[in-house]
Amino acid sequence: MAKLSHEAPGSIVQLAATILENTRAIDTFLKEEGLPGPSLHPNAPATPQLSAEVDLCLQQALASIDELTALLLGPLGWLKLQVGHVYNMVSLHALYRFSIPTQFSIGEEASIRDVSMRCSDNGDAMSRILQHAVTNRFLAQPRPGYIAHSACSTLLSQSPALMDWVGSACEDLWPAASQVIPALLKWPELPALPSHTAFNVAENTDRPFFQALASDPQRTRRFASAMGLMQSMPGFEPLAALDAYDWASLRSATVIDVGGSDGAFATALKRKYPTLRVIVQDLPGVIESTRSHLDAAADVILQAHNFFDLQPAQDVDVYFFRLILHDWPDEFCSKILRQLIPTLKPGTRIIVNDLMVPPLGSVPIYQERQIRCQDLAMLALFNSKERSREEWTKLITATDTRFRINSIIQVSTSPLGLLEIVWTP
Ligand SMILES: C[S@@+](CC[C@H](N)C(=O)[O-])C[C@H]1O[C@@H](n2cnc3c(N)ncnc32)[C@H](O)[C@@H]1O
Repeated sequence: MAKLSHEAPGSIVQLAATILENTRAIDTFLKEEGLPGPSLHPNAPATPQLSAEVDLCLQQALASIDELTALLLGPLGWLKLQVGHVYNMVSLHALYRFSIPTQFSIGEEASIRDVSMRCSDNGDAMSRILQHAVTNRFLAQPRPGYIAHSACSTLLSQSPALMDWVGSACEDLWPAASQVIPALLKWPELPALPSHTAFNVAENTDRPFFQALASDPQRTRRFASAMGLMQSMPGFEPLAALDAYDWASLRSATVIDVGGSDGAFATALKRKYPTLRVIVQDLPGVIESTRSHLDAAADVILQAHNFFDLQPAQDVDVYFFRLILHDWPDEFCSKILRQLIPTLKPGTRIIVNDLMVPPLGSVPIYQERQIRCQDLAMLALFNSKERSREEWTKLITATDTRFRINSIIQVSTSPLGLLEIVWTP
C-alpha cells in the first residue's frame, strides 16, 4: 500500500498507478473474503465492508482520485467544480421534502412527468430538479423520461432515520452554511456567542440552536433521529467507544450519558455491561421523544435535565459526554463542567467522546476535509469548534485545575477520541 500523504506523488500517471494499486488491494480483499464488490445498484451494501488495514487503501485511493481530479481539471476547472457544489443540495432537498424515494418501488420505472406533477404544480421546475438528482446518483435514469431507484434512493426509501439525517442537513444546516461569513461580519467581537451564529442569521432568531429546535417538536424529533443515525456511521458507532475504554472495570457504577439524545449509546452500553446503572439526561422535549420509542427492556433511566443547571444526580461515578462539548464555545463548556462539581467525589470520571482534530496534513485529505467540514458546521450552528488534543487539554485545565486528564485515547477506527478526566480535589 502506498504511503498516506497529502503530497501529490508527482504526476498524473503516478497518481493513476496509486489508485490502481489501492483499488486492486480493495478488490483482492473483497474477493478473498467472499464479500460483494462496490456497487451503486439498488440494494448494494451501504458501504464497502473493509478491514482497518484495507480501509487505509480506500483512503489513499480517494485522496489520489481527489488529487488527480484537481490536476486534470486544472485550477479553473477545480474552482468551477466547487462553485457547482452550491446547487448539489437542491435535488437532495427535493428528495427529502417530497418523500420522492417512497413514491415508487425498487425496480419500478416512474415517469419524470408524473413524479414532478405529484410534487409541485410547477412540473417543469421539478422535472429539472429530478434530472439534476440523476446526475448526482441520488436517482437513476433507466430510459429517457423515466427515473428509478439508485443505490442512494433505495437506502433513503428503507431508512426513515437516513431521511431525517438528510432533512436535518438540508433544513437545519444548509441555510446556516451560507451565512457563516455574514455572521462573522455582523458579530466580529469575541467571545463569539451561541446566539450570534450563522444559524441565527439564517433563521432570524436570537435563540441558540437547541433552544430554537426545542420550540418545534417535529424538528427536535428529526434532529434526535439524525443523531441516532450518526451513531451508525463508520467510526461513530457506539462500539468504537465501547471497545476503547475499560467499561467492565466500572462493575455496578452509575454512568450518566449527558445529552444522550435518543439513548443509542446508553442502550448499547447497558446491553454490553448490564451491571452498570445507566442514565440518559437531555432536554425535556428530547427525553419525551426518546421515552416514546425507547424499548423499556433496555433498562436505561431517562431524566430531563438542562446541563447548564446544577447537576441534580448524586453518587455518580461517570459522566459521559459524547458529541456534546464540541457544540459549545470554551466558556460554555467550562460552565457545563463546573455544574458537575458539587456532585463530584474524588475519583469521579468524566469521559469526553469527541472529535480529536489531527494536525493539518497528517491524515489523507479526503478524511481531513470531512473533519474540517464538521468543524465548520460547529462554527455555523454554535460558534463552537472541533478541538485538537492541545485545545482539549487547554480547555479542561482552564476550567478547574482539579480536573486531571488521566488519558487521551485516539481510537484507530474512529475520528472520535476518548478523554478521561478524573476529579482530583
Ligand atoms: C450533537 S447531539 C449528541 C447526542 C448524543 N450524545 C450522540 O452522541 O448522538 C447534542 C445533544 O445535546 C443535547 N442538548 C443540547 N443542549 C442541552 C442542554 N442545555 N441540556 C441538556 N442537553 C442538551 C441535545 O438535545 C442533543 O441531544
